[in-house]
Amino acid sequence: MLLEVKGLSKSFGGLSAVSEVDITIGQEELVSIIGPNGAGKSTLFNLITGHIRPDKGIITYKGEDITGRKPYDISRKGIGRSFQKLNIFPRLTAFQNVQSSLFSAKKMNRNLFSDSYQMLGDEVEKILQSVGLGGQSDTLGGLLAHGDQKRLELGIALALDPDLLLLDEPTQGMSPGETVETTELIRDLVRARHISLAFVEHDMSVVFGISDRINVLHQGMLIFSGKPEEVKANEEVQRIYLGKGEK
Ligand SMILES: Nc1ncnc2c1ncn2[C@@H]1O[C@H](COP(=O)(O)OP(=O)(O)OP(=O)(O)O)[C@@H](O)[C@H]1O
Repeated sequence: MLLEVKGLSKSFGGLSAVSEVDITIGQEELVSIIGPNGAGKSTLFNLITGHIRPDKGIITYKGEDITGRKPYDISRKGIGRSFQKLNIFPRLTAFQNVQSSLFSAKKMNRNLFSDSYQMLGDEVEKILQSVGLGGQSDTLGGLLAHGDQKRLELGIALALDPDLLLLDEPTQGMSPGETVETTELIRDLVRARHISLAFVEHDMSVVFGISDRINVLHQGMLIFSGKPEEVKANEEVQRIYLGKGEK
């Protein structure tokens, strides 16, 4: 297993946001996390990436216990992520956004280099191309269209060369057409790089379209984990989440 989460729990005050969750992600597996608003999906990601410390439980990555490690330490170990809220530098160009991420991945400091502007240029351009932003190098992050900003975020995460990518609502706010395009882009990128993906998503066409396995969270608990067809056939999931029967 690439990632193994066991008995993970986190409460905020009296609220149990994530409760005794067990999740595994295998090599080159595409796994989705679904569940109603407030189910604990983002908290689960924040626990895995070290942005929140768990109250209980163990997170093992490549056989190493990473529970309670700091976010930069975890990202250096190969877990990259994007956030629900956009996390780009709006006043830097698309090129500079990806370049900064590459500098950070390679532990380089741009101030040390007088000609830093073009440093790693080929690598940056390759990443921008791969996320469909080949022609947008010089556009300021803040001026890109929303869908392009989400794709830039993907590029920033890929610059860290992760083995496991966590994406929180990668198609949020996109039109149906853009959603299909971005979903296929993500699937192709993950397959081509032979990496693993875990993503939180509300759009069921995306979830059923690219997941090898779907994990269903409800009130902080993992209530089901299975292949798309198994999730579709599960009555409890249907009732709680997919909107069939009682609410
Ligand atoms: N920092 C925090 N302090 C207090 N409560 C929090 C905090 N973060 C999350 N919560 C609460 O924990 C619960 C789980 O939240 P979380 O954001 O993980 O859910 P989610 O499944 O990602 O929801 P959504 O689909 O709306 O993004 C919610 O009730 C939320 O209000």
